[in-house]
Amino acid sequence: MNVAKLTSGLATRRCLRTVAPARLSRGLCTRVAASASSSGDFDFDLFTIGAGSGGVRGSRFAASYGAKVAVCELPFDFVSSETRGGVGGTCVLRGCVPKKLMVYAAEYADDFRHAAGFGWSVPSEGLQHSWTSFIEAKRKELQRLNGAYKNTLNNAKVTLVEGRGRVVDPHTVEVDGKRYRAKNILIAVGGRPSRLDIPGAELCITSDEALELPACPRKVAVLGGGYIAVEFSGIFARMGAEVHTVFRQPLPLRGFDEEVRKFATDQYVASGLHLHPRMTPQSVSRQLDGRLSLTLGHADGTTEVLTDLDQVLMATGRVPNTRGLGLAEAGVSMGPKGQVLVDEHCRSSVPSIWAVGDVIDRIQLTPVALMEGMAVAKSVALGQPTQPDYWAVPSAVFSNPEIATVGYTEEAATEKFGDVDIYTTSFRPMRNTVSGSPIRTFMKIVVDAASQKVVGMHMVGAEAAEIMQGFAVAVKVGVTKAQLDSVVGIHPSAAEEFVTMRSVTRQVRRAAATA
Ligand SMILES: Cc1cc2nc3c(=O)[nH]c(=O)nc-3n(C[C@H](O)[C@H](O)[C@H](O)COP(=O)(O)OP(=O)(O)OC[C@H]3O[C@@H](n4cnc5c(N)ncnc54)[C@H](O)[C@@H]3O)c2cc1C
Repeated sequence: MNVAKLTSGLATRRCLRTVAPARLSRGLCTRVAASASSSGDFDFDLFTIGAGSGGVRGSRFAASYGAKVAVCELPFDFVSSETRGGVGGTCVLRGCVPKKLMVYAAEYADDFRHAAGFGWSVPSEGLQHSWTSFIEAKRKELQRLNGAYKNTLNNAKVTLVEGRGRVVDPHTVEVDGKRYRAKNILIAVGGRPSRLDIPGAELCITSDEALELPACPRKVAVLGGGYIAVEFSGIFARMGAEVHTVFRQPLPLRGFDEEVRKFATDQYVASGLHLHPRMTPQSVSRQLDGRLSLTLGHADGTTEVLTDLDQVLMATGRVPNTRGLGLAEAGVSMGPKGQVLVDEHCRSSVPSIWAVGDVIDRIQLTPVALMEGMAVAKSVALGQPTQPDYWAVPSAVFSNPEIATVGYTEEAATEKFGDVDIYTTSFRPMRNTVSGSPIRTFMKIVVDAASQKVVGMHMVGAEAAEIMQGFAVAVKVGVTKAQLDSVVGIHPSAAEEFVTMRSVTRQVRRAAATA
């Protein structure tokens, strides 16, 4: 969009077309009135608290649209748990990026092991891995990214204020004692790991520390059944650790397609994980030799103790970083978890305060935070009220094997559409036939029977994330099963199975489901 050509009149008309008068009176078209200049009462058109995925995206695009923008962020520190901030945020410094680097490190271990099937032999002195040089290389890359993100803000002419921000009133942010007046405030403070409230919780690590361990644990318990838990389980197992994954549900990955959960669970077991379903962590204690023991409880009242653990990783969820932020005092409605409640435009109950990313607790993924940040930038700086579009958000779990998904699960599709056609296939990938790896691949297509549109696609297997990104485009634009079938496959690949599944595996019909 050519911002120079965007007259305030045009912006006003756009707002009037899409927003009810009551909302306008709350000042939704702030850009029209305010963002051309921050003169008058305001230092900035937009002040963002938190320079993670959503905050950086919202700030730099608002600035590129002509708004005067500042963002505050805590200093970057690998170690101290109180000040682990850093421009780039969780994804870049304590989430997606360092985690994926660890997944890569772990994959080499598998590759070396499986190369024998293809004729490779391991040198007689054996394979060695230097955990410290890997952690050092990872740190260097994170420092580089932290610098790159700062440059991005700088190039976009966004003022970076280092320090902890706090909302004083609907138009004032205080950072380490200094106050800034802003027409709009964007809350993009993300979340942090939550810990179970059990005796010995302080002996456990979270994902933050798991990314920075001085050595790879030889035996580790991972508490939780979410994607972060299964990802770290896979990393440590492939690096040679004995891994015990403990979760309360019968299967891990609640919210994923049931068939995918079952299939993935079988592969996790085949890959060597020790799974402890339906178990509740009760306590952690330190043994005389310094290692840890973990007591688990069954629903029937019996207990089980895992001993000699080097680490216990709590991957038991995340909570929004809103403690002490002054939001409730400023009149912002908050949810029970401490999340900021926002409308369809990511606007809070206080018209000048917006919120994006993990702090609103919708879909906790980086690309979603980016989309929300972009929407707020447009709403605030262009006067174009913009809603993030949550349909067909693809996602991946970088476990062993990978999982990727887009659209509805079979269960959700059945509930929404009533009648659905399911196509599935499962096979041993070509590489594993020779390598000897027992890991299998599973692929699934969910089709709305009435429209024949593909409304969900799921995969468990190598490169699932890379494969699913392309198919997500098709699902998003409403591809039909016949259109998918008309595509010629790339051979030999696993991905081609998505365009060659011709026979329906089962037809789920509303009547049968409700009978
Ligand atoms: C281990 C792990 C793995 C993940 N893997 C993936 C993945 O593979 N793919 C994916 O899409 N997502 C992944 N995520 C999720 C992803 O990291 C988040 O969804 C994303 O970072 C959210 O962005 P955000 O802008 O909401 O918050 P964040 O990126 O968390 O940024 C918030 C920023 O605000 C700062 N801040 C907090 N309070 C204040 C304050 N008072 N003043 C100033 N600054 C403050 C913080 O220091 C932080 O830098 C992962 C998360 C974790 C923990």
